Order: sequence, then C-alpha cells, then structure tokens
Amino acid sequence: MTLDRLRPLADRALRPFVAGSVRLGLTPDVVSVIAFVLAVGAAIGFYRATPLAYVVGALLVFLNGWLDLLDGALARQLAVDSRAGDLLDHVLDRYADVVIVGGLAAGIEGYALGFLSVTGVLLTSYLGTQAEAVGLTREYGGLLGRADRLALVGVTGLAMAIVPRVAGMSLVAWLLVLFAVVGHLTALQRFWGAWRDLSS
Ligand SMILES: O=P(O)(O)OC[C@H](O)CO
Repeated sequence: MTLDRLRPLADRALRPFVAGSVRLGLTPDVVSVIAFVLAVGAAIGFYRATPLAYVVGALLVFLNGWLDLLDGALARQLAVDSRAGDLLDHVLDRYADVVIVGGLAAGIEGYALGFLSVTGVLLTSYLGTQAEAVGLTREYGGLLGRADRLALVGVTGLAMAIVPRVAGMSLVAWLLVLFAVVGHLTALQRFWGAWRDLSS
C-alpha cells in the first residue's frame, strides 16, 4: 500500500516549506533533529494514553512524517550532499520508529506486541539498507514502508479519541498486530526482491 509512490506529489507540496526553511536558515540536520523531538513528544502522548494525548500524539506523528520529507527536499534545494546528514537522518528515523511504537505499546501495556512490532519495523528498514549495501537501489517500498506506518499511527491516534476499542481489543493493539505481521512480511518481501535482483 506504500504511500512512498506519492513522493513526487509531496515534493511539489513541500516547495513553499522548503523556501520558508531556507529563509529561516534551517539546515536539513536541524529539521531531522526537530522531527525526532516531535516523535519523542508523540511517544509520551501515546504512553499517557488519554483521548486528548492520542490526538496530540497523532498530530505530532503527522508532523514528524512531513519533516522527514522536508529534510530531504531541503538538502536537495541547498545542494547539500552530506553523507553525515544522511546517516543522521536514518539513525534518527529508526530511533523515532522505536520510541513511537514503544510509546504505543507501553500505553496499553502490550509489551510482547511492542517487541514484535518494533522488530518488524526495524527489519523492514534494515532490509532496505542492506539491499543498498550490496549495490542495489535503496528499497523504500513494499507492503508497509515508513510513510504507510506513520499514516497508520496518525489515523489510529485520532481514531482512539472516538472508537478506542474494536471487537473487544484496543485499536492500538490492532495496529501493533498489523505492524508485527505486515512489518515482518515487508522485510521478507524486500529480502526476496533484493535476492531476485541479485540472482537474475
Ligand atoms: O525503509 P523504511 O520504509 O522504513 O523507510 C526508511 C526511511 O527512513 C524513510 O525516510
């Protein structure tokens, strides 16, 4: 379902924000750090687990995703080709993934689900990086890439304020089940894609 295909559309929508960031003197690294701080704020909201905290957490996650796109667009606009910046961005994204899913899991005390979700999420990204490490193009797609995950977390956070439980289980628990199952499937899907490309 990857939303990553919408990147060209997002790039166009980002133009005024890129121009604004340039005027403010923001660098891509600063934007990456701000995005991470917002992810920590979202995780605290999810851990508090009140309807209002879920809504605030959801909005912060949407903002985190937006800034994740903005730092790359800003780097391209400023023609900054910084390997250190790329490293910082990816490392902060992974920590953001961990704190967001960790906050959701802690909020409902679903630690086993949290463990399976976090490993699925991290292995998805790892397989993309690993494909790049063996000389293939970095793979962002698949069933559940980061853009999809952030969109689902945001929508679930908002929905928690309206319908917190479905079929006797918290909506957050359903989301973590999805991340646990589809996250690992996406990792395997990326592995299979890379394996096929290398074997052909
Ligand atoms: O490999 P993904 O889909 O988890 O995405 C990783 C990147 O950090 C997205 O900016």
